[in-house]
Formats: sequence, structure tokens, C-alpha cells
Amino acid sequence: MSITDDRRVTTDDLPEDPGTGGLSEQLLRLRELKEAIAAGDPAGTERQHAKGKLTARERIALLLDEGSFHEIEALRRHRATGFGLEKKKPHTDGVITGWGTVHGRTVFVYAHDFRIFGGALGEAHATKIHKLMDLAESAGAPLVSLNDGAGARIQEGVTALAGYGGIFQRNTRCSGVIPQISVMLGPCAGGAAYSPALTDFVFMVRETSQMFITGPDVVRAVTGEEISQNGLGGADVHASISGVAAFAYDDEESCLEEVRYLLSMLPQNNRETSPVEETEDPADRSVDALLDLVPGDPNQSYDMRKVIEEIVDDHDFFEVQPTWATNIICALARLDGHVVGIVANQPASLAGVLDIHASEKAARFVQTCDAFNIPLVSLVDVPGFLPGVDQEHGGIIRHGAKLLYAYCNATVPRVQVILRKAYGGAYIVMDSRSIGVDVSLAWPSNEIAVMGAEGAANVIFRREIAAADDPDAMRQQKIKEYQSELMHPYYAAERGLVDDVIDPRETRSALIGSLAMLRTKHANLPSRKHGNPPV
Ligand SMILES: CC(C)(COP(=O)(O)OP(=O)(O)OC[C@H]1O[C@@H](n2cnc3c(N)ncnc32)[C@H](O)[C@@H]1OP(=O)(O)O)[C@@H](O)C(=O)NCCC(=O)NCCSC(=O)CC(=O)O
Repeated sequence: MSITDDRRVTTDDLPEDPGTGGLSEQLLRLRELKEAIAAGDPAGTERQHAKGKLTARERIALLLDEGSFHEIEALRRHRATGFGLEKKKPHTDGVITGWGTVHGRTVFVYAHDFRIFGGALGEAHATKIHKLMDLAESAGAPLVSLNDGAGARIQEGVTALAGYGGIFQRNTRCSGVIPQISVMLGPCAGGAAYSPALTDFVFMVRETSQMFITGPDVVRAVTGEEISQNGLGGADVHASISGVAAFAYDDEESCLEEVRYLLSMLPQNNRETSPVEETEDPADRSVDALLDLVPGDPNQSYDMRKVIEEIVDDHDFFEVQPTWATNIICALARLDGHVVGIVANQPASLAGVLDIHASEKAARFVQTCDAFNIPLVSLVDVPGFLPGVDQEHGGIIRHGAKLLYAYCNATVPRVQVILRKAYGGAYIVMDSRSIGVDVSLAWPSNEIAVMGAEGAANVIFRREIAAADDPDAMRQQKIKEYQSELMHPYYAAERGLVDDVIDPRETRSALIGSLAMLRTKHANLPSRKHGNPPV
């Protein structure tokens, strides 16, 4: 079989059918054609490997269960003309589409083939993706995109742009219906970056993947700034600074392995729940370590990750956006085999305050869990919202409201544990009784108040303190008074604002018991077209 000038096989390259019309000839011809398409362009494969990247088919093989991939439209070719396109019509048109299984469950996947037009999206390429997305929606199964494409195919002009529009429209339509995961595995510019932003989770690989609206050349021309591709939109930038990516990995293999892991924790669609996994970890396990992990002094820091580790099944949890807005932790884990979404303040970072980024991160996570029937566990130890000009001018009111809105709107089972302090508006926001949590538990060390004792005493006893012979002694006395009057869990428990004060060692069993009770929870929101969240 010969290869055409552009090093890609076409049906014209196949052996002449001798005209016998025999089935065996036809089958041979079909097999050769499919094998040639699957093999692709060896030189392109070498170039891809030399850049430290896998080919689209190698990626699909790593993502899916072995031998489970069913490809559709491998025979598709574009019909565009101009700029030499009529002479260059490779099969697949630069995107491989189909479905397979991950841990035995159906998953739809499309993967850009960078060897063909740099994975750039033209009309045929786009309509293949549209068809796959429609199938994923109809079948009610997750969609994973393996992105390695140069954006709109320049030679196809507005038809390429319209192709992107069709993807965005479907991303939005499928939002909250099927899980959508975007894996960034190459330079993704312009249109190639917008679709991932509409999906539930974005994965990136360090060094080899980038996302930007315009590349470094355009940035230099417009703003005069000099920056490399990775500096502008590499994995660490998006996982730690912009918050666009939820996860960053060192290589494609570990990245795709983690996509498989994430899928194992998600339901197939919004009408199902996540798979339950048998566990040897006893539901009534007493968590003695919790007594020492959380310091009594409300100003002393500790690592909330260790608390989560102690509570969840097999000490195993999967953190979403672990390097962005680290003052709040969002994680998926299992409790007695059932998946839960954990939102936890992190005293080890910025004392666990809520700020603009933390509010946005948690709001998005709460919304994602609610869309996919994943119950929410909130572990609260929060000193308040972060004060400051930057925060106020940056719109902390608007961003904080996103988290408030997401919790208030969530109809999944919701359980709150207040570990230590919970002050002011931040207490209300972190899924308090008044905004609809189903079960609220507190540790005996807990302090719920409008603000810390010192601040409170300075405001409400200002006159007494100023008039005292010894203002400092008076301040200390008033602080103590405020603490003993108000700042303990029994004040909230007496008023029904927490349902129970528990021994910290019983946290795991109390959570599991509450969530088991709530498994049949059914909640309806008032009929409306949709809410108007402070996006
Ligand atoms: C993506 C890249 C950084 C990759 O660089 P590399 O050095 O790895 O690869 P490369 O430049 O040799 O490209 C590989 C092959 O893909 C082709 N190629 C690259 N980009 C293309 C595009 N957008 N349309 C059609 N073909 C394209 C190249 O001509 C080359 O073909 P051959 O192998 O035949 O030589 C660069 O190619 C690039 O900057 N491309 C332009 C990106 C872009 O501006 N896209 C439009 C976004 S606008 C958009 O999407 C809408 C919007 O938001 O405005």
C-alpha cells in the first residue's frame, strides 16, 4: 500500500478491487483501510513522541478498559476546499470519537489527533464531536475530551468557528446532566480553551499542555508583555493561580489514571448516584486521633487534611483544586462505601478564612456535587471572611454570595460538623442550620459567635473598658464573660442551631449514620425557569 504525499492513507491508496465482488476481497479492503487509519502517520507519531506526548489512540487506550473502545466515524473526511485542503483529506479529520468503558461503565471520549492539522477543528471534525456529545447525552454517560488541538482550523474560517459554537452549546446543555471532563494534553488556544471551561473538571499535564485565549505572540503584540507558553497558560498557572484547572500532573499516564479514578467516584448522569464500594473500614470506627489533631486554642493552626484522612474510608480522599485557594479544601471521598463531597476550611492556609477564590472554589464544588447527587459534608473551622480593600474592591460580596447561593440551592443530603470556631457570616455560609443543612453537629470545643471574643468585647464593652481604672484587666474580664456566656456549643444547641454536640471520636460514625438516614431525602425547589445566581 502506498502513502500519499501528505503521509496519510486514503481509500485511493488501497489495492484495486479486482472486480470479483467477492466478500473476502471486500473484507480485506475494509481491514486494510481500518488498520491504516489506526496506524496513522508514523512520522507524525514520532514528532508527537519527541514532544513528550502520546498519540490520540495511545491516550484512549490508557483511559479506557482494555479492548473496550468502539470508534465511530473513523472513515470521515472533510469536504472543505481552498488553501490546498482539497488535496489533503485525511480520514478521521483529526479527531477520534467513540465510546468504551472505565471500570466497566460506559464513557464517551473524543481525542484530537495533533498529527492531522495540529488537531485544529474544522467542520467535519466539529460535527463528529457534536454527534458524540448528542450520543453521550442520550445514553446518559460521561463525556471525556482529550484535548490537543490548535483551535479553529484557520483554512475553514467561519465554519470552524461555528463548529466550536455547536460544542459550547452542547457543553452547556449537558451541564449537570452527564459528567464532562476535559483533559488538556497539548497547546489549546482560543476556541479549544473555552469548551473545557464549560465542563465539570479540567485536568492538565505539566510542560506539555497549555490553555490560553491568545498565545504569547499576540500578548506581546497587544500588551508588550514577554512570556513563555507555560508561563502564560501552563498546568501550574491554571492549577494554582487562575483556578481554571482542577488537577495538574507530571505525565499523561498518571493524569489519565486519575481521570479513571475520578470517574469511579461519579455517577453516570444526574438521575443516578455514584457507585457504592464495599469497604473493610468499620462504619463505627472510633477516631481517637481527632482528639489530638485539633488544638484547643482557636488561633493555633493545624492541617484539616489530616482530619479528613482520619474520618473517611481507608483514609483515602481525592482533592479537587488542591493547589488553588488552599484555604478551603474540596474533596471527594467515601463514607461507608458511599461517595460524599467534603468542603472544609483549612486553618493551615490563611487561617482558613473565606476569601474571593475560596468562595468561588467551594461554590463550584457544592454546585457540582448537588448536580450529581453527591451528599455534602461540611467541616467548619472558620474565623470569618477576609477583610481588606483588595477583597472588597474585588467583589468579595458577590463572590461570597456564590457559595451562599450554592449551599442554599443544594437539595442533596447535607451534614455539617463544626470543629472549632465558626464566626460571623462565614459561619452562616458554611452550611449552617439557618440555610438548610439537614444535620448539624458540633464538637465540645466549638465556638459559634458573631466574632472572636476579643473583638466582641472591644465593641460591646467599649465604654466600660475605657472608664475602668485598669482597662486591660477590664477587657480581659469582659472577654471571659463573653466567652463563658456565648462561645460554646451549648448556647447553639439550646437554641436548636446545632442538633447535637458529639465526642470528636464519634465523628465518622455520626456522619455515616446521618447520611444513611438521609439517603432517601427528596427535596423540591419551587418551580421556576432557573435561579439567577450571582455567577
Ligand atoms: C498550536 C501551536 C502552538 C502548535 O505548535 P507546534 O510547533 O507544536 O506545531 P506546528 O505549528 O508545527 O503545527 C502542526 C501542524 O498544525 C497546523 N496548524 C496549527 N494550527 C493550525 C490551525 N489553527 N489551523 C490549521 N492548521 C493548523 C500547522 O500548520 C502544522 O501543519 P503541518 O504539519 O502541515 O506543517 C501552533 O501551531 C499555533 O500557535 N497554532 C495557531 C493557534 C491558533 O492561533 N489557533 C486559532 C485560535 S482562534 C480560535 O480558536 C477562535 C478564537 O477564540 O478566536
